[in-house]
Amino acid sequence: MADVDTALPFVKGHGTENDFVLLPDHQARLDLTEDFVAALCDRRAGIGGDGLLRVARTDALVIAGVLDEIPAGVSSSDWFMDYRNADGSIAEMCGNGVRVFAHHLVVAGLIDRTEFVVGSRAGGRRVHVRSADAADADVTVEMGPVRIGERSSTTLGRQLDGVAVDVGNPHLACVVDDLTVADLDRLDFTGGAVVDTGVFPHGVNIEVLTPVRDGSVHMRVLERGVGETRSCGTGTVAAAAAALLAQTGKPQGALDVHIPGGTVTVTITDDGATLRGPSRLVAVGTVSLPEATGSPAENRVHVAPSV
Ligand SMILES: N[C@@H](CCC[C@H](N)C(=O)O)C(=O)O
Repeated sequence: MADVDTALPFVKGHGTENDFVLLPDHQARLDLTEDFVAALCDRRAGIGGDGLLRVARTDALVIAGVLDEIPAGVSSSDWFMDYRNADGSIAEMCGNGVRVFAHHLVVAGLIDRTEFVVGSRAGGRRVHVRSADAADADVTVEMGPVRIGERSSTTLGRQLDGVAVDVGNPHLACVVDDLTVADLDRLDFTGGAVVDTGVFPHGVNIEVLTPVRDGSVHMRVLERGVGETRSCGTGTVAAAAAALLAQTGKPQGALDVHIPGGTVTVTITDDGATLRGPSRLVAVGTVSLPEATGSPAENRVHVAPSV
């Protein structure tokens, strides 16, 4: 494990205001304990973020024992997005994170192409960085298969029925008939949600959304391991699949998904889904955490705008 007494470089970025601490740790020397990640993601005592993206080589993560094996579609030399939620838990995939991750790779000169594979625990994800400067990028991600599961329900602001959707990570997407955008805004997420742990033994991300109107839906999300966030990329894909299924009987088509942090475009075919949306890099800096587990009261964070 690296000596975390020394200052660690970091980058802060977001995709439709789903925000991340990017930690370049190319040789996977850091021990990302749950406490350490939670301290960095703490919005008052740390840098703050909905999640953390370790930037590492796939083969280094295998050698370090972080990955037991290389996921399908990933090569040992690919850059791997080692994703952690704000509470320190591991998740398989992050659709907004992968756009920010790809943007960082290009801006930092870690890759000299605009189309490449990013590794994730859900498998390799091909990205196309359509445009990028130091601050902003427009990125399309091939999100892989979208698997519709069984119907289930939850209590989130009210009793809701939805459908399980696997996008590499688990979702319960609840399309609510007649829900207006104003109704959606008024839903109270502060009480959290009860879900069927028989259907979702590893927890679940929950999306609440309007039916399709004018080629788009409006959505809010309660993320596993985080709480309510202003966007969730895998959640927008799950939501689009559920909305298209409700509208046409098939989970295929294209939709704009409006979330509190912006808008993304989801396209789903028999071959899988694509997600197109923005990335913004907002700051670079260094952070010192005196102990491996992190000690929020003693954090030293030095940041500067990235542009
Ligand atoms: N915000 C992400 C999803 C992050 C992981 C999720 N909270 C989980 O635990 O599955 C996205 O943009 O997809």
